[in-house]
Amino acid sequence: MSKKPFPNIDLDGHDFPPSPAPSSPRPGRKYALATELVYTESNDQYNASSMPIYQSATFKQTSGSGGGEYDYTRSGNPTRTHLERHLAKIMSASRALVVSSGMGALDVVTRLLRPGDEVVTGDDLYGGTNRLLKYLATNNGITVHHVDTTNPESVRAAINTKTALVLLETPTNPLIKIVDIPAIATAVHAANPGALVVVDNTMLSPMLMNPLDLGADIVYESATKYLCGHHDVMAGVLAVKDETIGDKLFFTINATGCGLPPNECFLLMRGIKTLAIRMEKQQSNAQAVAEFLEAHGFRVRFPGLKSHPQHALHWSMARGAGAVLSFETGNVDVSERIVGSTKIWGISVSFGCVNSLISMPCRMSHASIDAKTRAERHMPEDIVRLCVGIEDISDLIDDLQTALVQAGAVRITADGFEAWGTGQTVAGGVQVKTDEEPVVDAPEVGAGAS
Ligand SMILES: Cc1ncc(COP(=O)(O)O)c(C=O)c1O
Ligand SMILES: N[C@@H](CCSC[C@H](N)C(=O)O)C(=O)O
Repeated sequence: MSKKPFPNIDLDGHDFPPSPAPSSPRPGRKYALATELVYTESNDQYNASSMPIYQSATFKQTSGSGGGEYDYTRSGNPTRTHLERHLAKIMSASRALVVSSGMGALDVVTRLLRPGDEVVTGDDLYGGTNRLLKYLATNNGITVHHVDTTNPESVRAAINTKTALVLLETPTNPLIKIVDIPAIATAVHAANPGALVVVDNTMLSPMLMNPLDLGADIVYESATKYLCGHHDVMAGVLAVKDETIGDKLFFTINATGCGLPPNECFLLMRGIKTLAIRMEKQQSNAQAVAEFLEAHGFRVRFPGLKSHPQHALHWSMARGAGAVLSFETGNVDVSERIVGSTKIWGISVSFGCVNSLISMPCRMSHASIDAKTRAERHMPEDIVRLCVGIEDISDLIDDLQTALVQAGAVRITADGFEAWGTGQTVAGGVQVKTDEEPVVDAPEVGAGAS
């Protein structure tokens, strides 16, 4: 039997480096997530409290036949392994892997597909996800079925022997629809045991939901959002319970070279330590903003509101509502004026940042979905998305209220102000009265705001 060269290095690229569940203050005891997020042991040679950045492309070996734990950063790097082990712990996974972006993570997942395979996914999806799936359908012989994933029966009806992946987002981006992961996972696995249920958990993060515990086979997310939290890193995370799937995902990462570089790993690790406290503040701010808008007559989509049609389903899976909400004005021009009038709310794509952001998904994050498809999928063109940060809540509401008034999105009443279309709900949003001129000069704000 020939002796394997480089015995500690997996030349086939399957199981190196491993990322089993890592450090815990007392192994075997389950701590609250807020504790696990900040607790890490690095086994660093100098006992550094923060895992150092191993900014090295190569690692010297002890002999010509290898002997080192690492050889080349594309294949593995101590800073990356440390982060992956930490993520495996907080994502309830046996293995986690980090790559260069959220789309990079989805790309790694879709490399499991072969020509002729089918994907079943939602009809409300992040624009970039839709774009990658469309590319695969156009160029790689993959059939993609977009169905209403809020109805598990629609998903089940689309499953057949060719189904390789079922890709879910919940809450969906940007319509904030909720998808029943356990019901769908059970139905998919019963109909086709070979099909993998993949969940994009970007909107909630491991702080609020662990899709692997709800029946998903693979969870991925854009770590650019909540995990990082400061909009200074692009990163993607993948996590699995089944190590065979983990090996396949790692193979692609090593083979294609999309593993997250050490500097980014360091920044992401630092961001993760404050996830609990950021998320807590962002959620309470989001709840207050959602209630403010709803109280003034806007149609608001947010799972923290009792009026959300799938409120109970969301809370059966998640530990919080998140901090992304959307609302409609009934008029694209009015929505554009609101977006253009805010000062604290930055006009920007993305979410999960400590800063509050405002955007028009149809013009920005979801512009890559063509207008005809957006219309077929009932995406209101006037929809405004708010991604709530950690600022003072009175300042956030005051800035939004000023923008609503300046944009002419509300009319002044004896008691304060209300959306023009209060009570006049039509398909796709709130009807704005067109027979009255919108208010364009901003009256003094503050009085009457709730
Ligand atoms: C739900 C969702 N998934 C995935 C992505 C892709 O992540 P990234 O921008 O890090 O590639 C995004 C946003 O970009 C997103 O909103
Ligand atoms: N120009 C980018 C748009 C990124 S959108 C980022 C984020 N997912 C969001 O929903 O805001 C692109 O073409 O991908």
